[in-house]
Amino acid sequence: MRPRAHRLEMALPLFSAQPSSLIISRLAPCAVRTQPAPPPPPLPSFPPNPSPTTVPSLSCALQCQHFQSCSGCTQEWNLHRPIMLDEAVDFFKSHGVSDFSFDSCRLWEWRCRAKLAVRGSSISPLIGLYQEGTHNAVDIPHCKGITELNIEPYDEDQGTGQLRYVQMAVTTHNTSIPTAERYRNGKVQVSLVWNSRNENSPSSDKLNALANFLWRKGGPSNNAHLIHSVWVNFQTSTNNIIFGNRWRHLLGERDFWEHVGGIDISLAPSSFGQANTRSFDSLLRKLQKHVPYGASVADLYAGAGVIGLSSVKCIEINKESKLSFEKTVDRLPKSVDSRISWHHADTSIEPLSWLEGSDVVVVDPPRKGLDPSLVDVLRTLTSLERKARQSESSSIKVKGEKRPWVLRAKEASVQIESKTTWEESRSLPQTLIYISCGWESFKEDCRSLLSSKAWRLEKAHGFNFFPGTQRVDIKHSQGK
Ligand SMILES: C[S@@+](CC[C@H](N)C(=O)[O-])C[C@H]1O[C@@H](n2cnc3c(N)ncnc32)[C@H](O)[C@@H]1O
Repeated sequence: MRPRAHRLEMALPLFSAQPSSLIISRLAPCAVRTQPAPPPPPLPSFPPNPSPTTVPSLSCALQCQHFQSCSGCTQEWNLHRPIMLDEAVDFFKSHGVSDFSFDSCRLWEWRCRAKLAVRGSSISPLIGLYQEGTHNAVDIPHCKGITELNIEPYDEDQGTGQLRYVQMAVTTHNTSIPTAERYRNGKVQVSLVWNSRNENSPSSDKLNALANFLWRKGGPSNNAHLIHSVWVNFQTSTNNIIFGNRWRHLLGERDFWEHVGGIDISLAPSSFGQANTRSFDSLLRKLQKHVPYGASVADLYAGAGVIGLSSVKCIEINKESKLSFEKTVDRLPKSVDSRISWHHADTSIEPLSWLEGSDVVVVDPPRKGLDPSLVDVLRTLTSLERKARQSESSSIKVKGEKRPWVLRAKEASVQIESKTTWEESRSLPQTLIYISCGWESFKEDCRSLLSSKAWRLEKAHGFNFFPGTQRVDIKHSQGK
């Protein structure tokens, strides 16, 4: 029998030419400004120029005073047209997709999330990104609180000091002001990564003093109310991992809400969050059009289930995202009638068990791309289907209640039952939607899937998630 090719709808996003292991790379510092900016000029539509070597246009220039010194951005001109765009166009063309589309998205003040290293000394603190290939922080903002309160920045060599990193996440979801003004009036959830085991350490007084300082300067009693909340994460490990396991809410609102893809989503500081809320909203709205009503969806690498909420099973390795998922589900409109579950699990372990019973699989892996075990299963889906048809005892024919995710439901998972009785699907996915933030790893995964002949590429869309950097989001699809 001729093997069937599956659809591969790849919603592939940004890639980074220079990934950084610790800090969000390619930060455009102008994007975290909270000052109102001049209205952006209208964006040209893609493709505005046939060649990347166009005369620089001021209307799409970065216009950032930190460009020379900060490692965040690498592209100063033509932000609407990232340098790698031509390569993406060629790549998809060579794989049969000639109508690749690209969304320029918002070019300035788009960043809603940043993790900055704190180094230097209490007299002269440095807060910023690491220099390319080093652990030397390049200063972006100044923090008076550190000098006034004599807080010691972290010293990586000695393992001493108190403040290691600052994560800032902006919520733009303030319904008391008009939609057009919400982005520039965002409020910041500040997370201080503190070099102690817990709040009982001797340095806790300084931690509280810093939190109170921030709250006094940017909290609700201030004219410029910029700060949504202050959290602390305790981290004493000497490895490269930014966050430890212990989080405490110190000041402000506990819940952090954003509105994307048509729903309110809750995001704890410990959960993965997208840096560009607007572009992510565009991506989700595009993605929703590719998921048929009533389809069973497996959302692998799901985070707090932001994508999977319109679908069914979310699989995520970070258990901290569970609470955010539950809160988001509580806020879903009553009219939303879906069966949704969130599972704390590692996608790389028995990946087939998560795919069984789904019509569509959405993957949104970290920059390193898909786990090899998942790629292997996706490559062999056609033969697995064939075997399943031949064998009554095949694993995809097990009764619903024996399905792996039902059995695993007892392990740290969340189940939301639907009012409608959906027909139990016994299929393996026919459509794969791949959202990528790593261009190089995506190309490798894509080539590997296509060479198996189990998949064909159908569509590809790009989203400018990180203007000023060499990252682009692309969306593809494959069909039978
Ligand atoms: C790029 S984020 C996407 C999150 C989510 N889709 C969103 O947009 O908010 C990748 C997520 O994959 C999770 N992850 C990484 N490795 C994983 C694995 N082996 N199994 C399950 N989840 C994993 C990370 O914790 C992170 O939340």
